[in-house]
Amino acid sequence: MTAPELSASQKAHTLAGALPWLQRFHGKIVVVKYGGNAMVDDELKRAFAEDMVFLRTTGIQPVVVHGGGPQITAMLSKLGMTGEFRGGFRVTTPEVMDVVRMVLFGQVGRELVGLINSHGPYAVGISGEDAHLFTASKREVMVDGVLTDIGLVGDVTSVNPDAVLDLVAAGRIPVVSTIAPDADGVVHNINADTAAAALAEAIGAEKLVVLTDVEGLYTDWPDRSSLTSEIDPDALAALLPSLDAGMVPKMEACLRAVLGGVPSAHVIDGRVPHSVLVELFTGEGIGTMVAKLPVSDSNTTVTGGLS
Ligand SMILES: Nc1ncnc2c1ncn2[C@@H]1O[C@H](COP(=O)(O)OP(=O)(O)O)[C@@H](O)[C@H]1O
Ligand SMILES: CC(=O)N[C@@H](CCC(=O)OP(=O)(O)O)C(=O)O
Repeated sequence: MTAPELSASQKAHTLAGALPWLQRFHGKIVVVKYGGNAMVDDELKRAFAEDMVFLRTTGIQPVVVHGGGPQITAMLSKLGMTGEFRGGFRVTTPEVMDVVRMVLFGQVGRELVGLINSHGPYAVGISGEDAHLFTASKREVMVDGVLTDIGLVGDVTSVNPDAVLDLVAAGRIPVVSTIAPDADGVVHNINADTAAAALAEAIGAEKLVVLTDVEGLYTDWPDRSSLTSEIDPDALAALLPSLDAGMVPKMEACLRAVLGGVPSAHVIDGRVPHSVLVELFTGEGIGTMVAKLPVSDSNTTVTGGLS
């Protein structure tokens, strides 16, 4: 279905309506996590790249953290290897780790860098291995209430903010692949939601926006009437143990970012073209916002004179 054509004056009205949000976010860093499941087709990926360049051009500083779970799974199966998830995280043997690294940095990241750079010399790909961006430590995950070893899966234990901030200061758009060495240099697989949250916190982002393939958080999945538009950290912490699969790292990440000082974290439907622009520049809240409530968020109140 194609969107109805807008008249010139409707287009101008839309642009004018974005002014308060443009003022509010000018000069601020927005970390956008682009999940592999939201990279549905080429058109959507192109629209995503356009949105990042749009933000950059309006003086907002986007930092992209990309996923690539389905792409890794596809490559593993091409290579005749099996992939298994436990507690929302991929079981990562050393052989699987090689594929994760190759697909995230060499394939998914490269494609996004290329799409963004079709608009100008903006995107620079970087992984947690570069300039000490991330240091990881092995993490175990809860599977049926039991802490379980799932191999080379890490959590981000330290971030070198300058590795990304130097690029931002140079007018670039960092595109971050989420693999990271531990203190001994052993590379670990980091869930992209987890890494995006650690980065957003460390670089003082104004927002974390997580693009996925669902409308937002359902508090009683899969009951479609349980979609929640906003939730505070206490309520989310209480809900976390009941969450399923991919939502576990995602909501854990939103909680971590907000508790770490990021004013708001949003889970939005990346299958909707230009969903990042809807989230940032319109008063129509989409998806689920995690924030200490009540909050003066982009989608609630905007007062004049903010820089
Ligand atoms: N409570 C929930 N609310 C929303 N989605 C949920 C929930 N529980 C499980 N899911 C599933 O989580 C998926 C998103 O996680 P994931 O597949 O890991 O996405 P991504 O690749 O974007 O990180 C959704 O498509 C949905 O099927
Ligand atoms: C440990 C772990 O599970 N790592 C993820 C990294 C990629 C990722 O997170 O991709 P999405 O955002 O598309 O899910 C994986 O191997 O799939």
